[in-house]
Amino acid sequence: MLELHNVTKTFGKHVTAVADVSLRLEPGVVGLIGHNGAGKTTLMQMIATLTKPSGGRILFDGTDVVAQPDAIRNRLGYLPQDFGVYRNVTALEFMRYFAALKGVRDPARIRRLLELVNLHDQAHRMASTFSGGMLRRLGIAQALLNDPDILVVDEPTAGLDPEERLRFRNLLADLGFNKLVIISTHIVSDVESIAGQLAIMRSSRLVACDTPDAILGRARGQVWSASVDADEYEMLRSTTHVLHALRQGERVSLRIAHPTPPCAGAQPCEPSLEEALMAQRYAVKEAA
Ligand SMILES: Nc1ncnc2c1ncn2[C@@H]1O[C@H](COP(=O)(O)OP(=O)(O)OP(=O)(O)O)[C@@H](O)[C@H]1O
Repeated sequence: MLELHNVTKTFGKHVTAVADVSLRLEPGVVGLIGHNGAGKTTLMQMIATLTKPSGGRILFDGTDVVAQPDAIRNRLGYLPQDFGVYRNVTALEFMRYFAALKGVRDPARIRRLLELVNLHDQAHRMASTFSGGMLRRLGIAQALLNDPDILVVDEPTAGLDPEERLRFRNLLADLGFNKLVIISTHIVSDVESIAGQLAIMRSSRLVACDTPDAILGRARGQVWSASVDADEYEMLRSTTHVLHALRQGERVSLRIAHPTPPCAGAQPCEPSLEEALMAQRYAVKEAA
């Protein structure tokens, strides 16, 4: 459905924001994970045709979207990181405004979308009184007006409280049943329970694209738990990659990424997705 072939984006002579990224994505939820500055926003902006690649090709259902941006624009919804709502309007007025801009004439669609994002009871409330989570949900409703096949959402849960985060995550998971939903985040837990595929970016490059299970599978046998005293902890800190340390009286309970048992008594343990990604990162660094 969406194919990226060797996509690169440079800014000036010295900044390569995205380097040689190739990806093939089908409907479902895709988590685009990477630290700040890894290149996620730039990649999403190229998919949304807001900026052109410096090299490579992006194909949507076989059509080159750089040459023919309308091929994807009509079928794409985009919620940028810094999405702002005109706050002196009600939710309904806001939706009507964007419906008019997008040529959507069916008032029932606006009502259905406000229901979908659970804002129908707030339709006549001023957007200026909305919480961060409500604004993000209004943003999604707006992005869905044209019934897109691809929904691109940049850092959707930034600034949301845990309950809003969960509600927003569930909404995106539901949308992923019949659309391609690409969610960028630097918080693994935002996508680990809903993404069928994870694309991992590091320093402008795509370093992995796989199912969460495959990523976890590769990290098995690389993550260890151990309980050590303070001296041993100091030693392990300098010789291994400590993922987590919890002081418990005189002892320190550790989780460590290491290819072999890092100390006497270390037990292999089931990695979390975040630990699996960290273990992979350290393994790559050490191989380099
Ligand atoms: N218009 C621009 N001009 C110059 N450099 C840019 C521009 N846009 C992005 N960059 C640089 O490209 C790199 C990737 O930025 P990008 O915003 O795509 O990363 P990101 O993974 O989305 O990070 P964040 O989560 O912080 O937004 C960064 O080094 C950034 O400073």
